[in-house]
Amino acid sequence: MGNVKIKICGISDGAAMDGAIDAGADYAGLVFYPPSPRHIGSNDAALLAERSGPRIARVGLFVDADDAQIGDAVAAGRLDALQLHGSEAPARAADLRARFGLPVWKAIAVSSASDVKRAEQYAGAADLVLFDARTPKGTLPGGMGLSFDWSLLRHYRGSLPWGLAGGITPANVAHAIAQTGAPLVDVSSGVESAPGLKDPARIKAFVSAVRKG
Ligand SMILES: O=C(O)c1ccccc1N[C@@H]1O[C@H](COP(=O)(O)O)[C@@H](O)[C@H]1O
Repeated sequence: MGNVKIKICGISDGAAMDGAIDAGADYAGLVFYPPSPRHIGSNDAALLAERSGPRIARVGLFVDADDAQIGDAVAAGRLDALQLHGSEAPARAADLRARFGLPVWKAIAVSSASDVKRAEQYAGAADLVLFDARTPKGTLPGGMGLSFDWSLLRHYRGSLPWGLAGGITPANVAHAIAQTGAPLVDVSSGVESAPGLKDPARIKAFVSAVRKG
């Protein structure tokens, strides 16, 4: 599994950013969603962009955000990709990709086989689909440490590049990859010691579990 890409999401301070870079993760996720315990504003995004530079790609995470919010984050965080984790339709994804000239990752909330099939609607609009667990109404749309039935992705072959998220941890990531063949894995709460507090040791354990598998 040496070539599986790794995203550590919800990076909100320098130690977490250093941990993700030092561990060898490919992507750092910056959450621009105020209800999240991992939310950051433009100032912190700029500091994290300055600190990380070209050493890791930065993915900005949004939930049904407007153009101004996204534009501010793109400029401050010098983002390399946009992750849309709300109810954004294919047309919105395509519009944002054209407006900002950045790859768009669309999160797909999964609780059934039909949810997995729905990802195809984003062909031609998004650059990657990220399968994440559907979360209970009234809770965060992600970042809840919840997983879905990974067998729904067994032998998955869609037209877009894809990734797996939701409830992944250092202990289960090798199994998740073995069961789904995921070419990219994305983790937030699974590498934290408390909500929003990334643990560099858990980040390192997660990356080595992917790399050595
Ligand atoms: O991380 C968050 O706080 C968050 C908030 C709102 C939407 C998405 C969020 N994170 C994304 O959700 C997945 C799964 O999280 P977890 O690993 O189960 O905690 C995460 O990889 C982010 O892409």
